[in-house]
Amino acid sequence: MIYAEQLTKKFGDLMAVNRIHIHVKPGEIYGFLGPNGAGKTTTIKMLTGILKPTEGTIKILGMNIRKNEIEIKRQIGVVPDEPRMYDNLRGHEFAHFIMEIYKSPREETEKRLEDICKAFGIDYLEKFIGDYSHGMKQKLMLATVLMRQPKVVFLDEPTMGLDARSAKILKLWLRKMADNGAAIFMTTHVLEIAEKMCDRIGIINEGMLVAEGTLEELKELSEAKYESLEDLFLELTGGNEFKDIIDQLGE
Ligand SMILES: Nc1ncnc2c1ncn2[C@@H]1O[C@H](COP(=O)(O)OP(=O)(O)OP(=O)(O)O)[C@@H](O)[C@H]1O
Repeated sequence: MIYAEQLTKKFGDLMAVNRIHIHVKPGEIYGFLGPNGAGKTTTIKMLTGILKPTEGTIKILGMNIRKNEIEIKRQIGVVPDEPRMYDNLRGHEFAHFIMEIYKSPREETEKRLEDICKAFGIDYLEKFIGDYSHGMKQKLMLATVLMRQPKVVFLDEPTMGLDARSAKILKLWLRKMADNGAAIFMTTHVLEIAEKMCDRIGIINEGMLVAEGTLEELKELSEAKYESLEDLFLELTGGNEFKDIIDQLGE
């Protein structure tokens, strides 16, 4: 469903993403975990056709992104980290506008919109988007993407700005989509979120994929050498310099 090989992005001399390999199967929620500036957003932008890779191959739903960009964009769902929406539209106008672009029949749209709004507690569709908080926008963005029921979904830091209830609903909703055969790729810089939501986790640091596996596999790896998964993550992404600072602070 999602396949990338030797994926690379250079910004001048900076190797933002360095020859990474990603493979996400149907039914799988893949968490792309890494610290700030590790290359997560750059990767998701390449996978969704927003940014051209410097090198590498990307195939989504079996189609090469170089040759089938429009068809891929038609079929995937993308939730960006910063929801960009039309401030002058009301919530329901925005949702209908998006669904019309994707040619969803009006009746079906109404039903799906009602269901997803109920689940996420979206009761502000009458208001103008310009008057929404960041979290309100994020939830409406999520709703308009998920209600299309795409088979491949990319989410960049989806829980940022969401309250605990909405984050829990999102987790259950994504699980249901995956159980119905969808492939989900989400980025996060929070280990706990990756642990709770994802079947498989890839850890990226300074543009390189430094570890990958199921939660169990990563735990096994950490048990062999570290006290916890958090220590493994910190070692892989922070190293000794970080340990020195922690020691200085007396933990
Ligand atoms: N358009 C750009 N031009 C130059 N450098 C860029 C550009 N976009 C990203 N970078 C650099 O690439 C590196 C990776 O950035 P990226 O946004 O992918 O990180 P990230 O893992 O998503 O971080 P965060 O968790 O903070 O959002 C950073 O060093 C960043 O400064």
